[in-house]
Amino acid sequence: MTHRPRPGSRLRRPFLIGLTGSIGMGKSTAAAMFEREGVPVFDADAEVHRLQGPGGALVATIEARFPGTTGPKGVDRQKLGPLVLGNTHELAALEAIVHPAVAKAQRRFLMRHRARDVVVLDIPLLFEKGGWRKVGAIAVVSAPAWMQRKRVMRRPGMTAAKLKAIRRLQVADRVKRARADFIIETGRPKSATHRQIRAIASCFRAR
Ligand SMILES: CC(C)(COP(=O)(O)OP(=O)(O)OC[C@H]1O[C@@H](n2cnc3c(N)ncnc32)[C@H](O)[C@@H]1O)[C@@H](O)C(=O)NCCC(=O)NCCS
Ligand SMILES: Nc1ncnc2c1ncn2[C@@H]1O[C@H](COP(=O)(O)OP(=O)(O)OP(=O)(O)O)[C@@H](O)[C@H]1O
Repeated sequence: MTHRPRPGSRLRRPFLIGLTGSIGMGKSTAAAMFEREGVPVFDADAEVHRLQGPGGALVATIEARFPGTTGPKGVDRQKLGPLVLGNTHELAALEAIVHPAVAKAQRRFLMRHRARDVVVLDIPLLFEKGGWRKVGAIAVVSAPAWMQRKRVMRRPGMTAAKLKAIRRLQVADRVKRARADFIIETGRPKSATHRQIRAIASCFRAR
């Protein structure tokens, strides 16, 4: 497999693969597979969990803007989620608190791995927030919609209404597929997905 970087994207070290996909499509699972192939992964969602978790740097700021949504374990997502998912204004206020801190952590990650050939940035909102412009290649995880729904509805606290609100916030899967440099198919056995990821990783190693 070969890959020609998109016109305008700089050939630099490390080469940045942006990994994205809609809810439940398999980003975290794919990210773990890249790590198993020796490719460092920046996990934006994990960083949000750290910042919002026990003793997290953003807990106090979130409590000040969204009173009653935090406790000893940090942010209580079951309380914060319903206030922001489906409410554009409130979500924008939360994003204004969270996204700059995630961007800072991402810069630290890139500094730490500056000598590597390739790294993966696992960013759920890569298309929605413009991060796609900064990466050399875009990998989209994707599975049939019925499978996505089945996976997501198994999660504790998930409801049809919550899933609908989240899907409305996200660029549609068919649009993501159309804009991808690589589509990582996750509607198949994990071993097949892993083989595909191994091929992608090897194509960027030692460029
Ligand atoms: C709203 C919150 C509290 C809901 O938490 P909860 O644990 O219930 O859901 P979870 O984080 O697993 O998200 C569920 C789905 O919604 C998506 N989602 C989360 N935030 C956003 C957002 N700002 N815009 C679009 N989709 C979003 C996620 O990518 C995921 O697919 C939480 O997602 C949050 O703090 N979001 C703001 C930070 C953010 O933008 N995170 C996503 C990118 S790093
Ligand atoms: N071939 C496959 N590739 C990836 N995931 C798979 C595959 N087959 C089954 N799955 C399952 O699908 C689910 C995907 O969940 P995962 O947490 O990776 O998705 P996500 O895109 O990170 O979700 P979110 O957007 O909510 O953070 C997991 O339970 C995983 O085990």
